[in-house]
Amino acid sequence: MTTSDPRLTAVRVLNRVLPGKGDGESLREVLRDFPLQGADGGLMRDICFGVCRHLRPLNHWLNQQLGKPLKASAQPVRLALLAGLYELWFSERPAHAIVNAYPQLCRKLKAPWAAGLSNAILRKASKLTMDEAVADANPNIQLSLPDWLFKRWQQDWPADAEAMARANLQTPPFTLRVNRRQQQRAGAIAALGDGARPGELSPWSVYLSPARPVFQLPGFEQGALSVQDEAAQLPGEVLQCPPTGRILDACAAPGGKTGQLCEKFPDAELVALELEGKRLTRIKENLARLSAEVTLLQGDASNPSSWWDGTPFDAILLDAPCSATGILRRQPDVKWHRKASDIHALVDLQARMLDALWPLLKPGGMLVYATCSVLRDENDHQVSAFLQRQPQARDVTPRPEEATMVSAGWQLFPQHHGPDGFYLACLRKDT
Ligand SMILES: C[S@@+](CC[C@H](N)C(=O)[O-])C[C@H]1O[C@@H](n2cnc3c(N)ncnc32)[C@H](O)[C@@H]1O
Repeated sequence: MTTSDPRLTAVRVLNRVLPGKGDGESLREVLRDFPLQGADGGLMRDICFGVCRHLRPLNHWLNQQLGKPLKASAQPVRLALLAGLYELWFSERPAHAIVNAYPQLCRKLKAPWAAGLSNAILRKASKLTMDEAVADANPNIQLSLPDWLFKRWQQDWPADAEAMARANLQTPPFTLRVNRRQQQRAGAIAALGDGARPGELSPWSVYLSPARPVFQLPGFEQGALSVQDEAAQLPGEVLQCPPTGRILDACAAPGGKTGQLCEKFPDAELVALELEGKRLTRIKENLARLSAEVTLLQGDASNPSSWWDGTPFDAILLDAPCSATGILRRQPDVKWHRKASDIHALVDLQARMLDALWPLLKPGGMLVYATCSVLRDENDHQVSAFLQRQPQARDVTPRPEEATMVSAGWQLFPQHHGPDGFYLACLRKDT
């Protein structure tokens, strides 16, 4: 049943993303089923992202208040209480309006028994800040991270782990890519007006604050602008290929980087590969706006014999499936869906993809390996091991002076400069 009540919708979304039992669905995917527009849509999405982002401290304080745990069947009530806490502690909406809204929401959830509970808990919370509420909790709780992940960050980046965790509690910037086929960046910034500024790392990036709905962006429908984080623009920017060369985008959906490659190499032959048929459709939808021509293939990048026609590539972009630990501020539900045991399987898949795709690259060609991860096993450790296995491969990654030194490639962090946490390495094949 659909509703236009933003708080009720938020609870319905969260109940699929954070169910009491079993695996949750992706927040991004579930939101597609609830296309609430305008201010109501904004409130609903703010609650969904906010609860996922701050889940651990919200849960911690709520559990302390509940005399006995809520039954599993009362998960929607729990989510409503978490939503109320999030609104009180993080939104600028008046506290009395928030406190009054949730007993009514409990009734709409067919849980009138929870109206008094909601009133009591939110009234108490309205007299605190979240920092006060969880002042004596351990750092993993305060920073809203699973124990295993914060431990890994501390092992990988002892000096940066806490700053990285804090950065992931922030709302991410809204970043655009200017279509160089249609306009210069300065012109796009002028057309966007107040709140638009250039990024420092990608020459076609523009930060826009506050964010705007895409249909309000000048030229969006005609493909003049695309939404893409600045770090995610870098693999396409550093990839080198002769103008009429053959390029493989090996893990292409939803097609953000495919579109960028079309803009950068309009005369090249571009092949976009994706494992999942449903996600291949997303690439088609996204490329239609850019009027881009690309050969789309469904197949497994780690098994080229099932889809490769035998013609080698001048350049390969491998934007590998990864833990997504660099983009938790954009996809905060990933913190709760990802498990420590997933990482080993991802590292193994990435290594198999690198080994399988390398023979498809012409001598002198370039393979760019990229992830939106901040875990070293997926990134510089992965590439260093590959360089050991492949004596014909050279690390030719450009690194700005201020880049963090790693054993291979270039690691970006969400707490630096504005872009997401990201990794890339440019690998040249000896002639
Ligand atoms: C990080 S995303 C790619 C994002 C994309 N490059 C962009 O910029 O929009 C990784 C993609 O790899 C796909 N994938 C996962 N395993 C794959 C495989 N074995 N072969 C090809 N694609 C795969 C996933 O379905 C996902 O769409």
